[in-house]
Amino acid sequence: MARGFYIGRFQPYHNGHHSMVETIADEVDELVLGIGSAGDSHSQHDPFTAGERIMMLRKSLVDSDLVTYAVPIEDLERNSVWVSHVQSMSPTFDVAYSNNPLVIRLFEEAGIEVRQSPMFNRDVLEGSEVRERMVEGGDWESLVPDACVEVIREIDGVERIQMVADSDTNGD
Ligand SMILES: Nc1ncnc2c1ncn2[C@@H]1O[C@H](COP(=O)(O)OP(=O)(O)OP(=O)(O)O)[C@@H](O)[C@H]1O
Ligand SMILES: NC(=O)c1ccc[n+]([C@@H]2O[C@H](COP(=O)(O)O)[C@@H](O)[C@H]2O)c1
Repeated sequence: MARGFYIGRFQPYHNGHHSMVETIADEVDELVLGIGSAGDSHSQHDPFTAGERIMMLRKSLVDSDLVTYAVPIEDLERNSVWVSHVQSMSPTFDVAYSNNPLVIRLFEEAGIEVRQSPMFNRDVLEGSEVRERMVEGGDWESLVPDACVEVIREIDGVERIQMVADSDTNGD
């Protein structure tokens, strides 16, 4: 039995993440989904709460055979202890999945195997592109799983990101 760990901010969970999970499902029996920057929400860069992102993931993966666990992971000031922090919050795992260079480096320095995946249709399957389309009233729905569209509608997510984008100094 192999268990993987895949961390992302999932702001929001989009079809690139979904394709990555489908690829990972061929390699492990169970997958921990780390909801990164869990304390961040209500900004243009990080509009959705950890709980909302858990709903997006759970509902998008409801038909998958993969056993998944969503675990919120808050950011820390110190990168040097971040892997220990992750391990303290997560079920144990055998392999980490990421395409983020810092995340890869931190796991490898801690002696944890990291696997990368191909980038799927990255010209549009990128969180910042989805958020930009939400702010500008473009077609964001085609970039995320249908179940995720429903969650974002249920929480009035587009109205929220448009509102915070107006007052957000961080932006994207
Ligand atoms: N289109 C994609 N194909 C494969 N992996 C992806 C894709 N988009 C993101 N990832 C990977 O998923 C992980 C989590 O990514 P993240 O949640 O930051 O999404 P993002 O699309 O890169 O978001 P943002 O634009 O908000 O920074 C990272 O390892 C990232 O490289
Ligand atoms: N020191 C830290 O808190 C630390 C270090 C590395 C990654 N992270 C987090 O892990 C997540 C990585 O996800 P992305 O690949 O989506 O950027 C982000 O939420 C990032 O903030 C946090």
